[in-house]
Amino acid sequence: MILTLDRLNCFYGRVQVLRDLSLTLAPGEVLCLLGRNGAGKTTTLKTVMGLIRPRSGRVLLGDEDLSRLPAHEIPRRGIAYVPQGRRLFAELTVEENLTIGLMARHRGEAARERVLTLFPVLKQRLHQPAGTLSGGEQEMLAVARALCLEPRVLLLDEPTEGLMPSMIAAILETVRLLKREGVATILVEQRVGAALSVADRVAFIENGTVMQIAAAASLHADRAPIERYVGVGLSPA
Ligand SMILES: Nc1ncnc2c1ncn2[C@@H]1O[C@H](COP(=O)(O)OP(=O)(O)OP(=O)(O)O)[C@@H](O)[C@H]1O
Repeated sequence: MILTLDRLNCFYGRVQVLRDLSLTLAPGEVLCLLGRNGAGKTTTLKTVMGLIRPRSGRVLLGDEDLSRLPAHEIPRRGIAYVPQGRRLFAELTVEENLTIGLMARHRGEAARERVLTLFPVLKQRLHQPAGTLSGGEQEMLAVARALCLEPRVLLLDEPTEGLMPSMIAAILETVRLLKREGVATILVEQRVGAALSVADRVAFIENGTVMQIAAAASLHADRAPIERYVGVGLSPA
């Protein structure tokens, strides 16, 4: 396993948000986290990144325990995180945002060129402030900045939120391409259809616990876990 979350218990103050949450991620695997609002999906990603300290439990990258490392060491180990809402530097240009991504792990020009090949739209906009990009372009830039780390593991928190269908398709295609290169991804996604189109496995989270893990392929035929843990009324696309 490239990443192992082992019985994580996390709290915000006195409120417990993750309860014995365990997950594994294989190299090149796409694991999607599905669950209702507030289930603990974002908290799970933040815990992997060291932004929230588990009260008990461990996060292992291969055999190495990450739970004791300072947060800034975690991207250096090859785990990249694209938070919900993208968190770009709006005043800085596309190029400057990418440079910040490169600095996090001392990657050079070659990494930047590779990333720009994946996202040609950014190449045409290198000198444009990030805040003036369209929503889809901003998401591309956020993913591109994360990929400057040349990560082994990528954590994406609702990357398709608010995007038009063509941009959603482009983001999902990037996840598939990275998978072919061996990058393992944990994807938090509200769009069930999008999740099933890229995921190998789906973990259903409720109340901070993994309730069920299913092969994505099996969920096309048996939607009961989706109805149970995600509910109806969410976007099927
Ligand atoms: N900084 C915080 N302080 C206190 N409680 C928090 C904090 N951040 C999140 N929570 C609570 O922890 C629970 C889990 O939140 P989390 O963001 O992990 O859920 P989520 O599954 O990602 O939800 P969503 O789909 O709405 O993003 C929620 O009840 C939320 O209100």
